Amino acid sequence: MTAADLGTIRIGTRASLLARTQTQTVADALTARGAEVEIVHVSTDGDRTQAANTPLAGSGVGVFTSALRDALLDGRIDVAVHSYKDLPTAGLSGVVLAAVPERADPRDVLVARDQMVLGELPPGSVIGTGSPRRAAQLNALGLGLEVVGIRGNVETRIRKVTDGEVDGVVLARAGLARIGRAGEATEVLDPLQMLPAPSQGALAVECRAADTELESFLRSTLHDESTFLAVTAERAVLQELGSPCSAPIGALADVVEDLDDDGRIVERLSLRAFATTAEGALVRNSATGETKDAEQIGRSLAAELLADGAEPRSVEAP
Ligand SMILES: NCc1[nH]cc(CCC(=O)O)c1CC(=O)O
Repeated sequence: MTAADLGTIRIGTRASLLARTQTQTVADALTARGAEVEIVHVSTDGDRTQAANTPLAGSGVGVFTSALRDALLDGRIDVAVHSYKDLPTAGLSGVVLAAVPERADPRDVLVARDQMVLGELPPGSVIGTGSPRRAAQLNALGLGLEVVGIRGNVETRIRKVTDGEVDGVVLARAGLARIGRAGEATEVLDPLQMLPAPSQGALAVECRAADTELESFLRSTLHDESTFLAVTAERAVLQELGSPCSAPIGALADVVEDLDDDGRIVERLSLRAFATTAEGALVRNSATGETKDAEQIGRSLAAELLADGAEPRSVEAP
């Protein structure tokens, strides 16, 4: 079987610039392997409510991803490309994760007025973010920053800085890079200060479970195993804590080369994560282990966070 035998592969994307560019990257990779692709725009509740000036927290799990999954299940598209961090941890019957491409820089960045870095912002500076994870970590820095809820797509959020509505915003570097604006970041935030969301910077490529030939084609063309192992550990933390992707939880894993007792090079997985107590204080922890145990490493780390006082959350529900 060759790629051409798969017919035209319809790839669904949300309408935002960010979504369209990341979908195009996937489409280009498939085309380069001889596939015929068509890009189909699917509008989502998450896009329709972008205009509302309310923070993202509480807007429901999977608002950005469920419309794409619906389009996949009812046959309007064959492949869905999601920002992995926007996908709920629970799987969906009839849909498989076919590939996780190599991820972009997972870190968050600051885009602030007057080229400032966090440490230069005077106390009382207003930082806009709709993310409880970013808010919790900004508050924990003790810089006297005032965190306010904002939302909107990446371009809208940057404009709030340019317009002087806020002194700065915190965004995912991968999102900025995908729309060609990574250069507008005034500081790349060290994960010691700002742990990214589990699976930030990674994409999830889904297809129908029944399309097994398409699934193998997507995997062989797009999948990156090290990225997959890292995000598996990160998302296991989220799942074990029973949290939606909007929760104040950060996790970042790396697959690193290490030497075993006989001096042979082995790959190991190193994971760090934080959650918050009921009072809003940060609880951090880290762990390392064998890459094959990625999911277990994430689960155990979540258990340690709970033992250290992290607030357990209700099971994912809309
Ligand atoms: N929550 C919105 C969202 N979903 C995915 C990205 C881009 C980064 C990524 O793909 O992980 C962003 C923007 C942001 O967080 O600044």
